[in-house]
Amino acid sequence: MTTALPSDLAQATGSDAALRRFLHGLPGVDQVGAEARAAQLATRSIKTSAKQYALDLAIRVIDLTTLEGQDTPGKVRALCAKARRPDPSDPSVPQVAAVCVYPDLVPVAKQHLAGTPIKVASVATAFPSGRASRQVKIADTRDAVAAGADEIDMVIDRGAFLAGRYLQVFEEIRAVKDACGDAHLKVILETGELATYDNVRRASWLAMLAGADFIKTSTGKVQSAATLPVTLVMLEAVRDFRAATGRQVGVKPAGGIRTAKDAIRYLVLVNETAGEDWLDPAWFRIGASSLLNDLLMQRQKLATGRYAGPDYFTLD
Ligand SMILES: O=C[C@H](O)COP(=O)(O)O
Repeated sequence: MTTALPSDLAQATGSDAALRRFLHGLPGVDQVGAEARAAQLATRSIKTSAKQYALDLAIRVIDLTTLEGQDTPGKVRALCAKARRPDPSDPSVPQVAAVCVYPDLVPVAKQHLAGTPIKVASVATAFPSGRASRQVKIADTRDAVAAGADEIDMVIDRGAFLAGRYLQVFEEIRAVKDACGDAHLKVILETGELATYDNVRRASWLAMLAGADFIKTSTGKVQSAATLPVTLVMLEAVRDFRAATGRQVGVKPAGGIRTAKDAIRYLVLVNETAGEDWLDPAWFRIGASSLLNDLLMQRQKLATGRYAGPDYFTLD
């Protein structure tokens, strides 16, 4: 799909009406086609030689996440230890991309990841609902950045988006991006609440036009989280956005991804949709709280021919 960007981007994003014209002018998503394509790619089998690479890549792109009300500094410390050394018995296992926590736990993660390339990501902007004043969302973002977050995962205001108040969503993302300073901004669309693939495409473009470094599917707190067809639509959007603007934006499916088989399906989807430029932690992440152990088990099975069993690894 080629999307012609309006020649005067500032004008095209300057009002609700202009944004609506642009976003509703995007080609509609062929729902049946997107679902069939995602299902077809999900059946691709990976040969043994490529499987080790795929498992290691899946580990390298994980945002190892804990986002529970009952999170404690001890749990985050343990998660950081796991991020640094996923399998203490096997130093060849790569480290994950990032550890993702609530803002108040950023200092703990920062301290326990010091000296490593592992990023500290923090949700912000009244995650997961996004229901707060803009002032509060900006303060939330600034707090997390001041505490040392390298990456901010913000949620969009789905109520405003679904009511067609596109400019409000656009300006809010812009303001949060400003508050991020040097931290990278991931914009969570919460696709399970957007109702249609067309809305997923529109929200993806809106977030990218507003300055998102990454677009992310879900908070993990809403029933329908990451799916292959939704991620396909988002991967098409980043591919087309780069073709139109020259700027590359990353993609992060998150929520409900728990098995190595699923993770590899996402990697195949990335390769076949956006292309191999995206097969790197700089451009693709998987947000997951309970995926790493299955990747470690499958990796060990590949190396030794037998499973170590889930008790062998520390809890995700
Ligand atoms: O951003 C990441 C998600 O909250 C993780 O969801 P999950 O617990 O279903 O893996």
